[in-house]
Amino acid sequence: MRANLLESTRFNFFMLRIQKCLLKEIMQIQIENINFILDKKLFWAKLNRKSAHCWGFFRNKSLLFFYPLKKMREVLTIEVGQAGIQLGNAIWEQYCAEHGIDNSGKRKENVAKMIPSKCSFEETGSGQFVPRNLAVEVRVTCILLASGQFDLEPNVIDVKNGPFAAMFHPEFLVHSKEDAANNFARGHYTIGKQIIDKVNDRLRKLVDNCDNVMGFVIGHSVGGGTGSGLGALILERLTVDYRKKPKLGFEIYPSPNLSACVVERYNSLLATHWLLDHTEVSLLLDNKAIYGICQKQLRIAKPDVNNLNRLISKVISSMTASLRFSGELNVDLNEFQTNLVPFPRLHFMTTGMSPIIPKADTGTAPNDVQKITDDYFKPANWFMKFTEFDPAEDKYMAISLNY
Ligand SMILES: Nc1nc2c(ncn2[C@@H]2O[C@H](COP(=O)(O)OP(=O)(O)OP(=O)(O)O)[C@@H](O)[C@H]2O)c(=O)[nH]1
Repeated sequence: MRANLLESTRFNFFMLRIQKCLLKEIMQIQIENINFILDKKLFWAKLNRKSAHCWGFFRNKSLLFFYPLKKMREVLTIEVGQAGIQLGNAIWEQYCAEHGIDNSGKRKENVAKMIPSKCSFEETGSGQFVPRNLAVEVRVTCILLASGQFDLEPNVIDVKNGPFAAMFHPEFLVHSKEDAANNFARGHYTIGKQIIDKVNDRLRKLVDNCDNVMGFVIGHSVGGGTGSGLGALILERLTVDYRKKPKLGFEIYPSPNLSACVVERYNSLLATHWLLDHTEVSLLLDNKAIYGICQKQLRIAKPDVNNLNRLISKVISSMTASLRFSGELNVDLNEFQTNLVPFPRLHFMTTGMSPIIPKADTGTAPNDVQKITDDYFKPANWFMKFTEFDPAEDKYMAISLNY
């Protein structure tokens, strides 16, 4: 007997009372893609859908055992605007290196042990791994890399000529003909409104290709018109269409070192207002702080966006590592919210990384766990600058350390 218990029920706990007549054979019950084999002597069982925990009694009063056969939870990545797409490129480059996938999406030889995760990649019949990614950009040339990327300007979306071009499905690189001209309102109400249906359609296709979507990771800048305006619009639609799926946002905040555009701070303010309601967890990435890390710690005299994106991609990769690799420790997207967010609107996180050392020093720098942990708590290693932060006096509300 196979019962599909779908999301229709509103209860976290529900009782399965199994009649004697149904217990002739071993039963397989599928709950959100977790299969439980129940012994035929089972008397009753109680299942917690949230933690996929199950307990109960056999008729001889021994405790029920269960084991999950399959647990596939996919994470979809969405990149919006030029910054989002460039960041996406860095992320997929990082993921490919970690999973042993080459530029064309094929598994590299001699790295057989690194099994590409179906959480982030979809395996096609020909053995190619296609990122579960959508890129949206208004300028076409920006669409260089990611699946699930959106931008509005045609010249930015050049994913088709980028090094990872063969890996992405062109259908999931969405663009329009003109850009948002660094204007939130234009990205949100004018250009955004024109392509949002297309974006929704592609998103629906991405979701349909998954067994069970765990949530969304969205990368965008809040300074540009597309990243802020269209990004907010997409987040709003995700909230409406996929209400229970968590959305993890990586929001790039503008820095005067990288951009002299005066309206970026207004765009950021407007976008942040949308983020209050439409992301479950937002990781704030301050370009100025990351720029400082590159200069002071990596000794790069004039860092460019690639240096910044590479650092950010490592943070994102470490947050999704436990989803992409099997192991004892499993943190799903919901857990970031459960453990770190005390109140729904209070979900803006600071992130950081350690050790951050120049390539030349990798052999000589100490890298024991204590040192790495201590370094992490130094504000110099954070991707956000707090002008009056005092490490001794100020308090943290919640901390999550991923090693
Ligand atoms: N970290 C990082 N920041 C970037 C990158 N590209 C642009 N930015 C920053 O993002 C802001 C500009 O946003 P963009 O993403 O270029 O603009 P957009 O979202 O495409 O919007 P429009 O150009 O108005 O259509 C500026 O503050 C840039 O400094 C990048 O690759 N990495």
